[in-house]
Amino acid sequence: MLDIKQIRENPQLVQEKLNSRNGKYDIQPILDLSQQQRELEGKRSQLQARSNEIGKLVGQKVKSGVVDPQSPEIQTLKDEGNAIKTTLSDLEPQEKELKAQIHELLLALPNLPSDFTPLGKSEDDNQEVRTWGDEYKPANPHILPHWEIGEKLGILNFERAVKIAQSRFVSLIGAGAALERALIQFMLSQHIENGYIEVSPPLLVNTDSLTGTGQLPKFAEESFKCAEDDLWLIPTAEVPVTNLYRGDILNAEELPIYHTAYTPCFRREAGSYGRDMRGLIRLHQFNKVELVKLVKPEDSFEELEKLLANAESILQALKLPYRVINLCTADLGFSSTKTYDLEVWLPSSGKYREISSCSNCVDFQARRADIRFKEAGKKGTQFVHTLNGSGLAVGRTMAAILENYQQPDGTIKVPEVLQVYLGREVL
Ligand SMILES: Nc1ncnc2c1ncn2[C@@H]1O[C@H](COP(=O)(O)OP(=O)(O)OP(=O)(O)O)[C@@H](O)[C@H]1O
Ligand SMILES: N[C@@H](CO)C(=O)O
Repeated sequence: MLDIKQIRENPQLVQEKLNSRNGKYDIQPILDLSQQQRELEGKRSQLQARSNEIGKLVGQKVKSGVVDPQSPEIQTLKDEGNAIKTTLSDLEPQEKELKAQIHELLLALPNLPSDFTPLGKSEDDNQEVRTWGDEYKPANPHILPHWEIGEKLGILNFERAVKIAQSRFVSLIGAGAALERALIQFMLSQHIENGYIEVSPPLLVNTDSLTGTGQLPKFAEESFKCAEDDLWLIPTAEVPVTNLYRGDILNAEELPIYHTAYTPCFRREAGSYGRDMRGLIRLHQFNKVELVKLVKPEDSFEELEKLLANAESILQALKLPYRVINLCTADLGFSSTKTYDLEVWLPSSGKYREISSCSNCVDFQARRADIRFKEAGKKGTQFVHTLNGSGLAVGRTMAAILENYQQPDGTIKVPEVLQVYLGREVL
């Protein structure tokens, strides 16, 4: 959530930054309501001051014995005092309502892009930062798409998954299931070695949690909701893991907090009609190993670079060619101020495909979820900065392995670092 103070003090800058995003956002209604709220606040404090004055006056006059308590002068003052009290109690709900309206409008505004985020009008303006591993791109020009080779090997089954659920689901069989388990184990182990603490969070979360990280209220149609309960299936572990700290005031010494979590993720993919209908790229249920950080404000951009490096290290260990993209303002996710995407090489289509998104949300989620920290000797509290990244999406990593490690005889070589987890060298 944006800071109302920042909107009031720098409306032009805030509006310009919002205009650089994809979508139309107008801060004028917030400014108008905020002005009304301030006027109301001013009126209320004037009335309160007058009410206090009357109380004092009546007390003094009666106490000094100068005026009869039943006198018309005292009665007039009392009447004025009572009228003020009635007005004040009428103003209170009005002010509450205004605050609630402002809060609701603020919840619908995305984060402001950082000064390090390239300006752009569409994803075409995203900036390639670097590529890695060209030497590992397979030379074989006849590589089958991962879904074809996976079905041929009997390790991916889409048809049966459609029968038991619907399209955009998969069942992994035998070595397919084992490969996925090995990948999850490998990714978690790497991240734990790099200082992240593992979490196994609830996969169903309440509305407050999704609001805290920014998926609600704007993107309700993208998540699956349980009909009878205030519970939603998580679209990413970022939601429950960040919300572990919702409403907390942490000690500065507790920061930075690094978490990693493997979870299934559930997405309705409402806006993706007809896209990526085959394979593991765009499913309603997919596994992901997530990285989440809570850090001090002054460290968050440096922490983003480190988080990105942690996600990259998985691709490097697996020897999967990839590139790093700095997302432009138009392609930035709702809660993020700066995002790097990692895109892995998929040889069957001769393209890089997104496999990880690493974002700095600065204080945007912390303000929504009310996550603060306190420094010893300093007055008050500050919002933490939150970051998250995929380290990595497991299904898309499997797709990349099934293609980049495909051998001319139709078998799949197991990446060296996974062999110990899988207990075999070939699938
Ligand atoms: N429906 C899905 N099925 C499989 N993997 C997914 C799906 N959606 C996202 N992912 C993976 O999870 C990562 C984090 O999700 P994120 O919200 O950044 O994806 P996204 O930007 O919606 O992806 P895309 O642009 O491909 O739709 C992505 O980088 C991707 O690797
Ligand atoms: N939580 C982030 C990174 O995985 C996302 O879903 O995009």
